[in-house]
Amino acid sequence: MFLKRITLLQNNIPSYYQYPFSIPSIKSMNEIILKKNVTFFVGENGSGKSTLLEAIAEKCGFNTAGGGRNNSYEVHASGSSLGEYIRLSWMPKVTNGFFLRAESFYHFASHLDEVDDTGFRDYGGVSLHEQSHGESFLSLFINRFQGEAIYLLDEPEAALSPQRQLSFMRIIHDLTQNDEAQFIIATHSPILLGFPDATILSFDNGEITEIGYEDTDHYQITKYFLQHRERFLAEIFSDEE
Ligand SMILES: Nc1ncnc2c1ncn2[C@@H]1O[C@H](COP(=O)(O)OP(=O)(O)OP(=O)(O)O)[C@@H](O)[C@H]1O
Repeated sequence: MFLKRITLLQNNIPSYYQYPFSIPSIKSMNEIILKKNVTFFVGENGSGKSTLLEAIAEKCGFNTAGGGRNNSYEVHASGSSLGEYIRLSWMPKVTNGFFLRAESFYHFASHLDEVDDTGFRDYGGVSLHEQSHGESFLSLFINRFQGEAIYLLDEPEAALSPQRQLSFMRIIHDLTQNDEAQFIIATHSPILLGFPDATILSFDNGEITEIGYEDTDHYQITKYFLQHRERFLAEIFSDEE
């Protein structure tokens, strides 16, 4: 493990009425202690997961549009609004790693096409544009992820089939086994969240708190849906309030 603590520098906050401090989970944040090699951020859409992940990426020196330290290209020009208001505490510090944003991965692939002169050595030997969305994600994970590093991933499941999500879990397992890698992953996937011995941080109810796997909405709603699909759908489609 490398990143141990994320602290919000509350004294510097200009206004609690403007983004990103208007987001309840961010407004109430004090410090987050990271205890495991794998930490998940979960919560409803708009609860602040990406905002915090992007701020961490900025403080790590990664391109906030996606990539590592050496991937300099412009897509998401605004940068992180929260980055300058958090402090990261490391033991020891790592500078190697990657920030994956599913939504801007296309631009990252284009950037690589422009700058790569290694025959896409770190990406499976083929331009990411010539691989399917899911294949290119997995190529990145298999080939580019190595050594001591921190990986910040925003909804990596977006392109992955359930089977590939399991393959991805195997990669996380292998990379974290010798304490060489740390992952912070914002996800809605009930499969990924089942990764053993991970911390799950919920951004719901206006605060960031640890939550058990079986207590997440993702687990409970998926389980209920799979077990009672017809009744569940009948309830949702019914006209009655
Ligand atoms: N650049 C911005 N300016 C103003 N508000 C923003 C900006 N980016 C995000 N927001 C708002 O901040 C809130 C948190 O957004 P964020 O993307 O962090 O949520 P999230 O938990 O990652 O959601 P999702 O699960 O949908 O990805 C949302 O209400 C969003 O509309």
